[in-house]
Amino acid sequence: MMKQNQRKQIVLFPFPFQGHVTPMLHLANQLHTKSYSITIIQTRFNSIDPTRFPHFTFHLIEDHMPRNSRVSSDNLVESMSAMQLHCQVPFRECLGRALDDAAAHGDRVCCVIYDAIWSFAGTVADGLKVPGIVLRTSSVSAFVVNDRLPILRDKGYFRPGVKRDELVEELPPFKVRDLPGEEHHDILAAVVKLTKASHGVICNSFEELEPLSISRVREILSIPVFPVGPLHKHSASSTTSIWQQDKSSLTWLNTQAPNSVLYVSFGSVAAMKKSDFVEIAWGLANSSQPFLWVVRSGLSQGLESNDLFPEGYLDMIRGRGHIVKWAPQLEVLAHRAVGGFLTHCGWNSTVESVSEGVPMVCLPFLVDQAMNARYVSDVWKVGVLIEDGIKRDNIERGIRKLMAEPEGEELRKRAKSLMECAKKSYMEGGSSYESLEALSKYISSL
Ligand SMILES: O=c1ccn([C@@H]2O[C@H](COP(=O)(O)OP(=O)(O)O[C@H]3O[C@H](CO)[C@@H](O)[C@H](O)[C@H]3O)[C@@H](O)[C@H]2O)c(=O)[nH]1
Repeated sequence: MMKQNQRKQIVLFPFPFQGHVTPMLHLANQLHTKSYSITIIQTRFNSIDPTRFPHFTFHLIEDHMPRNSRVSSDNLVESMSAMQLHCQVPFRECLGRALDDAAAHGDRVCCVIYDAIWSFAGTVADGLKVPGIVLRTSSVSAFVVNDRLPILRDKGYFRPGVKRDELVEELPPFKVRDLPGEEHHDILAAVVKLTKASHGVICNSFEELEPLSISRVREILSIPVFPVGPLHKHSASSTTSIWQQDKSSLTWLNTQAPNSVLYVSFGSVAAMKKSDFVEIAWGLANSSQPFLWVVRSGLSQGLESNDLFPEGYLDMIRGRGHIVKWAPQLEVLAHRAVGGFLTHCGWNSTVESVSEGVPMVCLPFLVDQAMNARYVSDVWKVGVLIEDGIKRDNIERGIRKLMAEPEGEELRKRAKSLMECAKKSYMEGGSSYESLEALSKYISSL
């Protein structure tokens, strides 16, 4: 029962990877506009500077990650396991204190919203008698696949010798090659278990983007499902970037012709062999297309960018290629000079590109990325998927298809129409707008 003047609070617990922190903070901003006070529990590792969000209360918990460490696909599973191990007790203590504090001020904590990766979060929330809601930062379609992984395993889809180009009959349009690798199955099973046991799931997607998967998930789960994406579009918000964004990206884009530049980024986790990096570098150079490329530290074998480029490469591309360590991606994708995005298809990058009507060349690396890429190329048809290996000729061909040939025009048109569809969903009366309203009411009723 709500008392007069009692403030309604929500505690949020992001997983400390960029692709997970970003949607959680955008969601927090949204819920703040619905009159909830917001408390964020964050790990010391990859923590966001609280002064960027003066309207939130922040608590820091210790995670025992080595100082200045960086997570990449080379150490992903180990880093995730270490964080699960080290953060459970500090999270329980911190959440307990936040609940006591709220009670002491006569406030009510309506729920705790946690990332689907925090496998212990549901048990902690149950133990402290506060309802837990999951934020799904990846696609709904990938959740449907994750739920079916045990069945797909039994059917032999992961046995040696299975043709990678074979269609997964139970889950079209996915091919065997799109399914997540077995090294990630335990984590994904824990995600499904946590989600099923929660009081609701919030998805950074919208009804019109994944209609079949969203209705399937509603059949699979007996909890409310709130597709409220694209989350970053509901509000212009303080930056959610963990690392400093190089603004020279924008001044350089200002000097380029409309729709001429290919933006290249592989997100915050994907890592590649140096030989693959070199093939991508030559593919970009040989495409004759202007490009803006994010080469973050550790993108390949822990090396700094200057140690990665072939000799003479940087001089050769000077003027046509601009290289930064981390870009203001949302502003880059919205820039009129950007005509395409060579991407790993992390879900945030995919949704951000869709929201700006930018067609994609897809080069997926791990977990959900190949499934997102399959949707980009085969379902929404707003991109070209490179499936025949990281070789300079394939990269060049993919880029030319997107940026130069008549096929590129078709992709661009469809990307613009998907962008309009996204816009409708988050504008007043649209599906995501309404879903956010429903979420706010639901939280209040818990
Ligand atoms: O120079 C850059 C590059 C990226 N970004 C931002 O960083 C985020 C990256 O997120 P995403 O595209 O999802 O990639 P990852 O960081 O790799 O995301 C992880 O988390 C995602 C959500 O669960 C998964 O879909 C991915 O597979 C997983 O690698 C996006 O919001 C970008 O706007 C920047 O601000 N500057």
